[in-house]
Amino acid sequence: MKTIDLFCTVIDNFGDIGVCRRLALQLHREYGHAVRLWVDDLASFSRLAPELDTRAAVQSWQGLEVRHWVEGAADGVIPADIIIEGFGCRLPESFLNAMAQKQPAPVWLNLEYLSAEDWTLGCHGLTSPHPRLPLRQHFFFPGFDPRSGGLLRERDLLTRRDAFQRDPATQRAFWDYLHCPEAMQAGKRISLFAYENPAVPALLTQLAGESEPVLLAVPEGRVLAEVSRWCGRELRAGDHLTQGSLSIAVLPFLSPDDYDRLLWACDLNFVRGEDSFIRAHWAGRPLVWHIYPQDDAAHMVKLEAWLALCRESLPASWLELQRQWNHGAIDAAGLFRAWPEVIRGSAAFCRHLSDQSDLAARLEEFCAER
Ligand SMILES: Cc1cn([C@H]2C[C@H](O)[C@@H](COP(=O)(O)OP(=O)(O)O[C@H]3O[C@@H](C)[C@H](O)[C@@H](O)[C@H]3O)O2)c(=O)[nH]c1=O
Repeated sequence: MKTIDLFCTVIDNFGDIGVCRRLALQLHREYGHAVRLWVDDLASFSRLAPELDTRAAVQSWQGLEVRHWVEGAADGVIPADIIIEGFGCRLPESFLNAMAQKQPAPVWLNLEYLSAEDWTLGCHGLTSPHPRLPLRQHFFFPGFDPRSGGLLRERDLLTRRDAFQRDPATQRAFWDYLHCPEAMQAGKRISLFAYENPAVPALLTQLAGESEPVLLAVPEGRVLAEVSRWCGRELRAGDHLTQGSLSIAVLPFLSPDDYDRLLWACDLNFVRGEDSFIRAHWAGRPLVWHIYPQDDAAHMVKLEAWLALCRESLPASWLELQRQWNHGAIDAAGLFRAWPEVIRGSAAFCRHLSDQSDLAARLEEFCAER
């Protein structure tokens, strides 16, 4: 058992805290480590952990110690054996000084954002000495390749998914719980989680014209404004409406576990950012990725790197659709073209990834070697 300090700043949205929360829980539950999770924005965190007390400076949550990371909060605290800096968030000077005094020195990692770009493989595990203190920071790059830091995947995740996907009664109970009993009658069930996207109207118009009933489940979030505009009324969680073949169900923002179940229950998932993107891979079902937009279109390079990995499993038309979605102009009529190949290829890509060890296992090994 080791002690771990995991630091997270919330930039915007839920990805940073989504990843850090998931990693902290896994390190505690599967490896028995005592994890202290430092978060600067408890309000955002509480969207993924509603039982959290957003005013508490220190609290116990799901076996973790959660600390509100405000200025001075880490002063005088003895650093843990392993320090994980989430996504280059900067540690306070006082804490760095305390790390330098600790014997033996803590293993200090910078957990980077996920990317399938080749250069990340060369940088994974590299070390950078601190300019002033006797400390060395290691760069840990998540990724899709055995040479990378891997992808977050809980040990029992795929077993739970298989049990869910094999059992229609469990799925029916889940849709009932979401107040969407109509989902079980739909020919296709789709979830939509995305940033604002001008391609949304074309998608919805296409789905409304499908020859079989389609259920679109939209958890509350940034894409809802465009869905509302298309529907001609302001939508909120709990709203249901039908246009042509398309039934739209607006869901509340779900708990992370329920969101996993939604991904498992759908035939197609529109996802975004980093964490939901990876969770959709583990669903083993087709996904469309809305990548987090960056300045100078740097995200398009990341998108292409991921598409290059999928090339062997998925048809070119499906990969092209991902580009279109990210450019805000989708040829929606082509959505279900080559659908059987897309289904098969998505399952195969998931199997290929799940043959590899997961991120927490690689992190554990990485720290043990140091
Ligand atoms: C829709 C939904 C999502 N979620 C979770 C899944 C994920 O953990 C989280 C969403 O995170 P992401 O999918 O990563 O998308 P995001 O857009 O919220 O986060 C982004 O934040 C930026 C700052 C990062 O740079 C991006 O890489 C990205 O991570 O919300 C739920 O728990 N319930 C829900 O109903």
